[in-house]
Amino acid sequence: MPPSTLVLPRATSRGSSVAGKAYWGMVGRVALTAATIDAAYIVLFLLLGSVPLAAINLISIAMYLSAYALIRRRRNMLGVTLIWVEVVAHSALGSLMIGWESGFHYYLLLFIPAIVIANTKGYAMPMVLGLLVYYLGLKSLCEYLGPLAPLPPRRVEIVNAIHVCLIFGMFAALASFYRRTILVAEARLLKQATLDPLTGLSNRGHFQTLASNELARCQRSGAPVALMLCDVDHFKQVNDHCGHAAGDRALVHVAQILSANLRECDVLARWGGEEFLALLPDSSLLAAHAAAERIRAAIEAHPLIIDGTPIAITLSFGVAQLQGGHDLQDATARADKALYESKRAGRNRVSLG
Ligand SMILES: Nc1nc2c(ncn2[C@@H]2O[C@H](COP(=O)(O)OP(=O)(O)OP(=O)(O)O)[C@@H](O)[C@H]2O)c(=O)[nH]1
Repeated sequence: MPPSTLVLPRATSRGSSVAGKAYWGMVGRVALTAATIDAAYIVLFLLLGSVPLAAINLISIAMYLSAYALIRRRRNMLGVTLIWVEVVAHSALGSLMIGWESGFHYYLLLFIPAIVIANTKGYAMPMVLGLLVYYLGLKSLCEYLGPLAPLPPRRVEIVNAIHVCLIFGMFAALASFYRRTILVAEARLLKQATLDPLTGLSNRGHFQTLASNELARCQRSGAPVALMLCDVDHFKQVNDHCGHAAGDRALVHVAQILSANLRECDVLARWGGEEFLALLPDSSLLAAHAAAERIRAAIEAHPLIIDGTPIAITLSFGVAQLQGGHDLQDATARADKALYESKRAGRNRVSLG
């Protein structure tokens, strides 16, 4: 039997620093897989004529099933400790009984990535060194004592070959788990760094990156570019009369209508509290004005429904054309001035800057 199908990173009661819930789900599956492989190993060792090793696998199954039950009950620390004890003890017993050549010691190598990645309290290096000392000590002891329950060399070769195959599979599974964990974390970080958590639109920083790319493209092709800045009218009243949660829903509502009415190539962002900014590539001032009018009418036509009551929401717009040099800052300032003009003139309108 393999002492374990995987050696596990960081055992804390709160969860792994690497994965959390998914991690403990994976640990539980590892314990079950290891118990299943141990069951197969009982049959193998009986066929190879090693009753003591078959008996050891029975104990291993009990340990893995107990570890699984503990993890299910969220006693993660205890469960994972049981798995580690099983791996260490099983690799030692297997090596001592049928010899170092059986390859039971390969499973100890799985501890190396697990220890280094978990790096519990910064003790990774001493732990790896401790493992090395244990590994070499076990090798010397096996060579000194010789196999305690020897098998014919051909059968030892079979056991070794099975262990090699399993170790390949386990390292691949371990690497794949860490890879997936890193990719998920990377995607989450990227989302946090680029998107506004409430509306899911780009944040300011991300807008500037996307807008620069679009501007560079339009500059090369000589296509016109326009900016559209809009702001929810009397938004403070929505918060004051309907509550902050309703205010949040209103912002999401506006973001959805803006997204639905802009093109795929337009760059839209939540610019500030209740302010949204869109860069419209390949758009003249006239076209941008028409788009803003369309969105203004769509917002007006779709009031937000809170507890069955329609809440009228309107937007004021400032639209500006980017000039030859495509100075985003200058165009934003002009759009802002135009927006102010819309507010001053009574709101729910579009002004050009
Ligand atoms: N619910 C909610 N409110 C926000 C958020 N961000 C900003 N606000 C609120 O938006 C309101 C903006 O108010 P004002 O700047 O006075 O603007 P206004 O009431 O829309 O008035 P005008 O712009 O002049 O039409 C403030 O009360 C902010 O607290 C948010 O994420 N959620």
